Amino acid sequence: MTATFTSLSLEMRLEPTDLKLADGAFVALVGPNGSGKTSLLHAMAGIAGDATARTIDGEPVPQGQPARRARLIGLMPANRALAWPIPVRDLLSLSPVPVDPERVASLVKRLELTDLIDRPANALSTGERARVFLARTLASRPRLLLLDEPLANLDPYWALSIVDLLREEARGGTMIVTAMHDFALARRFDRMLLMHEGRLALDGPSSETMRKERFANIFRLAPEGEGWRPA
Ligand SMILES: Nc1ncnc2c1ncn2[C@@H]1O[C@H](COP(=O)(O)OP(=O)(O)OP(=O)(O)O)[C@@H](O)[C@H]1O
Repeated sequence: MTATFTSLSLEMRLEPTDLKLADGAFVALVGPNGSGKTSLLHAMAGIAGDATARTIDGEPVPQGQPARRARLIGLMPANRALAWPIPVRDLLSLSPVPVDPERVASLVKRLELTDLIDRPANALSTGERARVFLARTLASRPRLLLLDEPLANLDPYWALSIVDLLREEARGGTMIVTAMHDFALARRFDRMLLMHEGRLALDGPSSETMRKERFANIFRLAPEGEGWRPA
């Protein structure tokens, strides 16, 4: 079982890109600011741009039909702003598909949301809101998770715990693509996609990809000790 995307493109933002994800794919999507990570995620989700094909487990991803789409793809956007005071409890089950209350309860426990459950989601801290949005995206168990910087604004405990949680979800077969900027966290993913100027520049095992000269060149970095410095 796989997800297949053919000729994903977005005018001026994403060159035609083919992508295949295996069952349980655990993928870090990296690249400099403006390189096309969000554009790729949106094109995969079918909310922007074109493609000649988007299929998951052989099923075409529909353009409309929110319930069918929600079973196939869950997108956590980078923008987690909320304009209205919806209680966390209600936000967690806001979905075009029925959400299993046991699944929600287990995510609430795992992401330590119990004390936040009756609070308006727009009045949470940025990191708290990230945990709530992640729980909401995971709640309906989509086959493919497209997560746009879910680890931004998280403290180290939560960033590492959430990578572990995503790894467990991937072991269960969910395909996961996570855009991020933190190299130490990206290294924990099995596969890395590196975007550069609207193109997929590198695609391979994470540690191997990060050792490539092209990786450093694209980020305009030079190795320094255990880390990096601007080149
Ligand atoms: N709504 C939009 N309309 C037109 N161009 C856009 C739009 N959103 C982004 N772009 C442009 O598309 C290119 C890719 O942007 P994208 O948001 O995909 O990059 P990114 O890799 O996710 O960046 P970041 O790391 O800063 O989040 C950039 O040049 C950006 O300026």
